[in-house]
Amino acid sequence: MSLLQIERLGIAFGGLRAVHDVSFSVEPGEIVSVIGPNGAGKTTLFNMISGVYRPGSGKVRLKGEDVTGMEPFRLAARGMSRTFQNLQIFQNMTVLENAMAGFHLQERGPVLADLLNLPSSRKRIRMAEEGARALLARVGLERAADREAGNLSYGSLKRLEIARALAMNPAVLLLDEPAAGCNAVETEEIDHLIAEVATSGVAILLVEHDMKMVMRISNHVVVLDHGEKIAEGPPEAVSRNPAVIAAYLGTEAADADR
Ligand SMILES: Nc1ncnc2c1ncn2[C@@H]1O[C@H](COP(=O)(O)OP(=O)(O)OP(=O)(O)O)[C@@H](O)[C@H]1O
Repeated sequence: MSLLQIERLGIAFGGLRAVHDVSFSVEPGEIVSVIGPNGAGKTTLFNMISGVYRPGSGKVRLKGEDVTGMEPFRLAARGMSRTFQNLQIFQNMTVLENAMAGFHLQERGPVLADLLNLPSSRKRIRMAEEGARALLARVGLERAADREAGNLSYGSLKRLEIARALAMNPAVLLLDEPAAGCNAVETEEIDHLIAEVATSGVAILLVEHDMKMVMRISNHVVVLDHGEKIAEGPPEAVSRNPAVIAAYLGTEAADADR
């Protein structure tokens, strides 16, 4: 049994088969990347796995349990967290408060206790703060804890988002373009962070356009084109695969024609 198992997943929008019959699996500590030309179906696949879209067909299994179409917060409680391509950071809050928000998502807390500032609530807040500070240290942001998140560099914001997703102590972490918009140094920092998280046993599934990053950090690559899986395997093998080369060259040729 795999930790995350994607079985024949598919969805259509109107007549368009955005994703069709895609299967693969992710094991603990493994980094699996989904790549493919623009419009290949990567984001749609991600949204089905993370419960944003309900699949038209197929199954998503997490630790053997059927979680197909389950809402994101229920998935998070079962061990699957995700980040978003467009950062979902509260810009006016501090870095620490943003990280703490990840812990508050974890518990559907007794709101009344919080309103009345009961000792139980103060204890939960203290524990969330301790946990958040530990996570900030893990992602290299401990010294930025009291800064307003809106003032952080883009690379730091990306790491903050990963920290917040880690607050749920996930078994599987889904990263949507973790290096998008980052410069080379920031990308390298994110590389290291992702590798460290995987080493701790978390299964990582990512969608990323930065091919160099994908080739550097992935154990396994899944290639989509026109919604279908056209190849999968270790990075070097995939990069030499004629069908993959043709899919990418096809896109370049289409771009050149425009
Ligand atoms: N909500 C939607 N309604 C209708 N069509 C959609 C919707 N979401 C995606 N599509 C279509 O499904 C196909 C796959 O899109 P998707 O965004 O998943 O591709 P992608 O591989 O993530 O692309 P990119 O690399 O450009 O982000 C595209 O043809 C897209 O236009």
